[in-house]
Amino acid sequence: MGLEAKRHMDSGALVPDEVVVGIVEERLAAADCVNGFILDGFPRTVAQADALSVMLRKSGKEIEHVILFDVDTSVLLERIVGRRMCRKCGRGYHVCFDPPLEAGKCDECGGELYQREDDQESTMRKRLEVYEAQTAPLKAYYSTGGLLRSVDALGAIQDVYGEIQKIVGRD
Ligand SMILES: Nc1ncnc2c1ncn2[C@@H]1O[C@H](COP(=O)(O)OP(=O)(O)O)[C@@H](O)[C@H]1O
Ligand SMILES: [Zn+2]
Repeated sequence: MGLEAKRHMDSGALVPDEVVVGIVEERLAAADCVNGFILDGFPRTVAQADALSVMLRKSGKEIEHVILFDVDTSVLLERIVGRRMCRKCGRGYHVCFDPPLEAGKCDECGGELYQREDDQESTMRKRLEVYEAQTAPLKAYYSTGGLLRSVDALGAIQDVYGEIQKIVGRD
């Protein structure tokens, strides 16, 4: 990933639309997307949503579901601020909800666990502001087409998973 993109991410800002759109477009052209795909964290701005719609039209595909994971800000902060990642294999942990067997060390590979720059509390608050200003408008954008579905994401992982299965019809 480009250093420029990392700079935006570390500060809690969004990476410029044209950079993200280019990455997504290239990825969706891969063979494993022929029968469908899930996008997580994209689109995040109205401009990205418009670009996605153009991409899909070109390839004769369409969006089936848009899922909003609904969580209180306080729970969101708790989940993000406690998140840790393994430097070696990338596995994610949470200091309270999914701790490693030995503090600071990955169960899978023994790698060192670290906190992402943008998971620090101050940066997280900036990400929430960016979400309200730039991403929240997508709720109206996708409600209009009747695509938006909301999942109560305060529950346990298994419950949230069950809700998603109901929506995508794979339960
Ligand atoms: N669609 C996007 N548009 C612009 N920037 C993005 C997009 N998706 C991710 N990013 C950048 O990556 C950062 C981390 O992504 P995020 O999805 O919040 O990570 P995670 O899902 O692991 O919490 C964002 O704060 C932003 O800088
Ligand atoms: Zn690891």
